[in-house]
Amino acid sequence: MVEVIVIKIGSSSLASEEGGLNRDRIGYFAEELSALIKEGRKVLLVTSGAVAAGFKRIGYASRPRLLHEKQAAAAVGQALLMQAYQEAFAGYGIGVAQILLTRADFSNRSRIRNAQLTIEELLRQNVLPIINENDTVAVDELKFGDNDTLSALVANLVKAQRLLILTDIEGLYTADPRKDPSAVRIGRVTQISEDIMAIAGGAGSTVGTGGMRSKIEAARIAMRGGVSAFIGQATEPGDIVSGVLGRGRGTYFETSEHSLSTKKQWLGFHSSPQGRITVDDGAEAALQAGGKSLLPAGIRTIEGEFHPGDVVEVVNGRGETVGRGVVNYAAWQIKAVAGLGTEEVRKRVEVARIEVIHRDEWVTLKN
Ligand SMILES: Nc1ncnc2c1ncn2[C@@H]1O[C@H](COP(=O)(O)OP(=O)(O)O)[C@@H](O)[C@H]1O
Ligand SMILES: N[C@@H](CCC(=O)OP(=O)(O)O)C(=O)O
Repeated sequence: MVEVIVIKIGSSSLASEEGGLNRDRIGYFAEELSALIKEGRKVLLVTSGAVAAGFKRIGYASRPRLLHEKQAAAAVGQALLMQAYQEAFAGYGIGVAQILLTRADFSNRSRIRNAQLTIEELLRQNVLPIINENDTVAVDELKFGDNDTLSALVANLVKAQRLLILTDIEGLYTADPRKDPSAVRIGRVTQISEDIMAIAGGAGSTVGTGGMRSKIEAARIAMRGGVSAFIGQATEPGDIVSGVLGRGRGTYFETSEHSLSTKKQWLGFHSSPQGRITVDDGAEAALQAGGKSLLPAGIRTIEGEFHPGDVVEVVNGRGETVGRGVVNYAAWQIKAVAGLGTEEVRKRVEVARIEVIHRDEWVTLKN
């Protein structure tokens, strides 16, 4: 089977603090990625750096903060970024293609399917897809902002074997090393617990945006979709190949999950829940272990006005998200039968299916 690898390069790895692209770094990444491609892997590049590349050229003194200024800087910088990649990869005989995506594209099944087909065709033709957020049209509240989440969604979409998130630090540390010199690196993570989330802080440089927190969230999305992730640094020849082979300078996030179908990816990461169902411990365990549907007996409370066919979020008694599913009941019907056994439910409401959420219409999001 051909190995599919998604590599995300952050602004901090491509640009200097004063803005502008670092051509040496682009040259380095081109050399490293070419080596991966020449060894027979399918590679996709998710790159940030448009704003960082463009703001100086446009005449701003520092990285802009206002949305319209960032968008203008990205519009200038994206062209510079692609030009730099095109030139660098041409030296290795590799053609490149630009793909710009927004969060809204992922929520729209036909648009994302088109993107998927385009990517597959580019890979068949041995062209390197270079992906960034479409900053010009992304509205503020829906923006990925950083590209960490985008890279995880892309990795799930193409069912990659590994996602490498490259940044200016050698992975996840017990605290932000820029603030706490005694912090030590964590080599391997198999579960993203609340403790792991708590130690990951914001961006360390003025060009980066997401910081470690958004990278960990991205690793969580990737792992849930069956993609192992790596967060780390690549500066020396061979570093990226080492990262792919499990010997990189960073943190590995290993998963034993199988890849999610496109339908379940949509359900888990792109649907908009219309309500919330709180379940008891027994129902939580049944849903989380997989293979079980949600029955009225395990439901404690509900919030929101939803209808059969809507997506709802399911939480446990501590308010933690367990997952999402498509409901077969209207909110008022669940209210009438929450906590009751199947026989009693049948007497009180008329529903097409007795399961409130069928296991085929469910995705677990909790570790
Ligand atoms: N626990 C942590 N371990 C490692 N880095 C951390 C941690 N918490 C916060 N950081 C910061 O996250 C930064 C990387 O994120 P960011 O600046 O957004 O990079 P990029 O532009 O590559 O996305 C690091 O430089 C570091 O200062
Ligand atoms: N789409 C934006 C990404 C912004 C950004 O800084 O992201 P990152 O460096 O991944 O935290 C750009 O290309 O500038």
